[in-house]
This record gives sequence, C-alpha cells and structure tokens, in this order.
Amino acid sequence: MNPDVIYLDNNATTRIDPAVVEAMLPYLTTYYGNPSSMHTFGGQVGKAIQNARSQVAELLGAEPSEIIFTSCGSEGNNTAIRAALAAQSDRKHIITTQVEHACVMNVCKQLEKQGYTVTYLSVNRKGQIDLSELEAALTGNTALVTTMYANNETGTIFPIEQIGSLAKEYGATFHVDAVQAVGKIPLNLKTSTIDLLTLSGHKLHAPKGVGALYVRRGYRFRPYILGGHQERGRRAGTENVAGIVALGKAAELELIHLPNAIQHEKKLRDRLEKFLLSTIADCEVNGDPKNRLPNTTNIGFKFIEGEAILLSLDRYGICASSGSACTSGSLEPSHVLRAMGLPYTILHGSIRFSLSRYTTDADIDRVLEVMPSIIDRLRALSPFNSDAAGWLQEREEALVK
Ligand SMILES: Cc1ncc(COP(=O)(O)O)c(C=O)c1O
Ligand code: FES
Repeated sequence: MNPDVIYLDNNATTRIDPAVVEAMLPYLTTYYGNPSSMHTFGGQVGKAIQNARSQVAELLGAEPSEIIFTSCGSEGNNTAIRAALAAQSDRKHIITTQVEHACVMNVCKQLEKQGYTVTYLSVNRKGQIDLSELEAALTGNTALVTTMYANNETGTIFPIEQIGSLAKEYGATFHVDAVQAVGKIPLNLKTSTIDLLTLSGHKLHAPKGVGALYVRRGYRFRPYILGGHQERGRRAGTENVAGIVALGKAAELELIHLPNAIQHEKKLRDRLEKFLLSTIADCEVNGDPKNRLPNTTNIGFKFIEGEAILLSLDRYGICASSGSACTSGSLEPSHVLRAMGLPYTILHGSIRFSLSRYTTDADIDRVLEVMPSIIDRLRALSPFNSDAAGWLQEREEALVK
C-alpha cells in the first residue's frame, strides 16, 4: 500500500485485498485456458468460475444459478434495465429516482427518446424518496422500478423492501443498483422482493472491470450482450476469469469481515463527523443520518468550493471526493445534492469521505488535524465570506420558499 496516502474515497473504488490478488494470480499465469474448451486444461478454469459463482451467491443469500458475471456495475445496470423492458414489452413506463448513478440515469434518458415514459421520483432534503409519490406513479403500464440501494454520494439507504412490495402490486420488475451496498451492509435476497440486483467488484476490494447481476430464479431474463453461450447464454463473451475468481474471493472475505467492518467504519466515521461539526462553523451533514451506509459522510462547508477543499486535502495526501468520480472535474454541482434541494452555499462546498475496513484511527486523526485550518484559510480567501454571503443565502432561501 502507498504509505503516503490516506485513502478516504472508498465509494469511488477500493484497495484490492492482498488475498484477492493471490487468488486471482494463477488465472493470469498458469491457468490461462478457455473455460468453454473441451479439454481438462480449460475445464478446470470453468470450475473456478463456478466456485466464484457460489461465493458471490452466498454473500447475497442467493443461489449460484441466480448469478451472472458482468464486466462492471454499469453493464449490470444497462443489462437489467433492458432485460426488464424486454420481459414485458407491452409496458412502456419506467420509474426511477432523481439521484441515480449516470449509468441508470443516462439509459433512462435514452429510453425516453425511444418512446418510454420515465418518472424520476424526487427526494427530500435527506435524500429520501416519498413512498406515496412512488405509489401514485405506479400503473399497469409500469414495466420497471429501478432504484439504487444506497446512494454513492451521501450513503442514504432507500426503503428497498417497501419499494419492492409496491412494485410487485403492479406487476412491475424491481431492479436495484446495489453497487454501493454490497460489501458495506448485509443483504439477504432469499426473503426479498428484488428481481434483479447489480454489484461491482471494485467497490468491495476486488479489481475493476468485473461485476455481477443477480437474476431471481424464474425471472424471464433476456440477454443484453448476444453471442456465444457463456453464462448459460445470458451474457456472451469469453469470461474475465481472473476478475471473476477475484470477485468470488472478495465476496467470501466480505462475509467474514462485514460485521466487524461495519462497527469499525461507523465508529471512525462518527468520530470524524462529530469533530468536524463541533469545531468548524457553518457546516452540516448531507443525507439521512438514520438510514445511511456506515462508511460514508458527506459534509457541506458553507461559503467555499468543495474542489478547493479537495485540492488542499490532496496536498496532505488525503483522498476524498465531491460528487461522483465520473462527474468530478466538471465543476457542475452534484445532481444528487441538487435534487435534495440544498442551498447554493452548501451545494458547492460539499465533500464526501468514504471509509473502508483498511481505514485507521491515525488516518482520521490526520484529517481532523488539518481540516480546521484548511477551512479557515479557504474561507478567508472566499469572496462569499462576507456580507455578500449572507445576502446570497437570504435571497436564495426567499427564492426556494
Ligand atoms: C451507485 C453506483 N452505480 C453504478 C456504478 C458503476 O459501477 P462501475 O464503475 O463498476 O461501472 C457506481 C460506481 O461508480 C455506483 O456508485
Ligand atoms: S463511474 Fe463511479 S462514480 Fe461514476
């Protein structure tokens, strides 16, 4: 591990567990056969894939036959949405939320151009949806309800089973983007209303470029990538064997680590949050404090730019983020925080710290040591740190009302 880096950006990606690297390496060197080949050399690789399938299934409380390996979370989400629409091709309505990841949002935008109607459920100041808005939107024409399990930016967890029960009442498919939930909180799909669920390896200490899609047994699944017969004809393409073995191992390790990791991350996250809120003026937590991932905190510091905070933290080797990795750099305020209706002054000054089981007390101590002076310095430089700021905020609050 790079000893100079304090890595608090685990919702963007995670460190690969050394045991995962060890498990995958033989499939990049010795066992390079094609799992579809007839010979024993290829066949043993096929067995490794089946083993990984069982490991991923076990983490989710699913059956191995319910797991399809994919190349990433984005592929899983694209596949799930298209599969749901193909399963009920007479229905032309989709329900999603205003805070989804780009790989759901942009598919929905495209589907609108292709004749589908999409309802984007709003969220409140905590980033929570209103179930009555969902109920009012559902009709017999709704093919799909697709929501995330937990938000990548704020960690807010949606009431998944309640959403699923409503979707079922109207015969709609329920797809969940659980990329940020798997490996962070326990899931049990045995007793769930979820039909399709997406996960991504690089968010749970496996490498980038591998993921999985859970498809409930009996679901009329239509493949998205057509070609050979891999994954029982449900996802064509020669398998990323090393990546799949890695994902299997990472899933197995999550089952072992999860209970302690939750306690560990929550304790450190809460300490970080409490200290910052009590020592720095004009800052607040964005998200739902009661229903939130244990590893995530998103904090808005009024009157300064989040990007400036990140650059200052970067000078100390501290990695955090604002918005999501794929939209950062655009200087556009996050669509998630915007949908939550946050005032302009917080919207631009919000940053996310996301922890993992590798985060240490010393990491948090270092952040606490440097943050107050970073914020003081930036506020002293800020053109908003004057009467103008108060005026701007009042004007905005008046507009919101
Ligand atoms: C909520 C959510 N969905 C989907 C994705 C996409 O996953 P991947 O990077 O594996 O394509 C991400 C990752 O950034 C995410 O945070
Ligand atoms: S690809 Fe991960 S945040 Fe966008």
